[in-house]
Amino acid sequence: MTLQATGVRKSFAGQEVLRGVDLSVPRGTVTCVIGPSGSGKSTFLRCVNRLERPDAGRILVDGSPIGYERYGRGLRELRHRDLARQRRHIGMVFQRFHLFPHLTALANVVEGPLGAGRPRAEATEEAMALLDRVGLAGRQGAYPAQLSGGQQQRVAIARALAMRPKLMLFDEPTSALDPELVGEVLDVMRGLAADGMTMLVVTHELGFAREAADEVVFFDDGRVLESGPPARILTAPDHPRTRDFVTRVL
Ligand SMILES: Nc1ncnc2c1ncn2[C@@H]1O[C@H](COP(=O)(O)OP(=O)(O)OP(=O)(O)O)[C@@H](O)[C@H]1O
Repeated sequence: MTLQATGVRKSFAGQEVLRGVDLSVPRGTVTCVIGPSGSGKSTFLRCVNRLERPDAGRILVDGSPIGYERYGRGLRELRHRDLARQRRHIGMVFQRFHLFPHLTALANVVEGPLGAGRPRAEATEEAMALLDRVGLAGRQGAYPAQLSGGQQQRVAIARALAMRPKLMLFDEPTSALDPELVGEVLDVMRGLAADGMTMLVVTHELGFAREAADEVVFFDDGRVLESGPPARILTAPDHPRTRDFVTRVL
């Protein structure tokens, strides 16, 4: 199991946003998280890579507890700098692309590996191969402002992959894109899934979920209301709230 979360809880100013989330993603599989706005999907993703600190619960990535290190027989909470090191194993792609505007596509992709101490020649060669993989061969010298939203998002995916993550998190990666650019980003994600990347994807693209997901998880009011194979959750869910949501989005 690459990701195993149990009993994850999080409140903001007394408002409980996650009410005990249990969710697992087996290695080499894709889980899509769907659900209404405000149901806690982004907050859960942010807990997985510790951009948020859960109030309770446990999150393991490849068996290691996120936010903690082993200390003697117990666990000790990681400090900020050590958290960054742990986070390298988890790639995250956001709704907004978060590229450095003053850096070229190539420089955006190599920045992480160089910061992690990888030799420049090796990091550059790998970054070029990743830009090729996301369909941007030849655009390595372009700055973000010279790229379309779909191209920028594909650079953001290459940048996350450059850290050789064990797990990729996607938080509505296509929802800021013009409709005609959505397909090119989903195609790259389908390719990653086909190559066996372990992925947790928050999305409203139910077509993508149907084709690419091994499991679909429906979030409602800070909980997993139901989960299962896309064929069942998207066509014949058990719960009326899931049925309402799916009907509305389709
Ligand atoms: N840092 C924060 N401080 C205060 N409240 C927050 C914070 N982050 C999220 N929330 C609140 O938590 C709730 C859940 O938000 P979250 O973004 O996780 O939902 P979501 O299911 O991803 O929604 P959407 O589909 O609209 O992105 C919302 O009510 C939101 O306002």
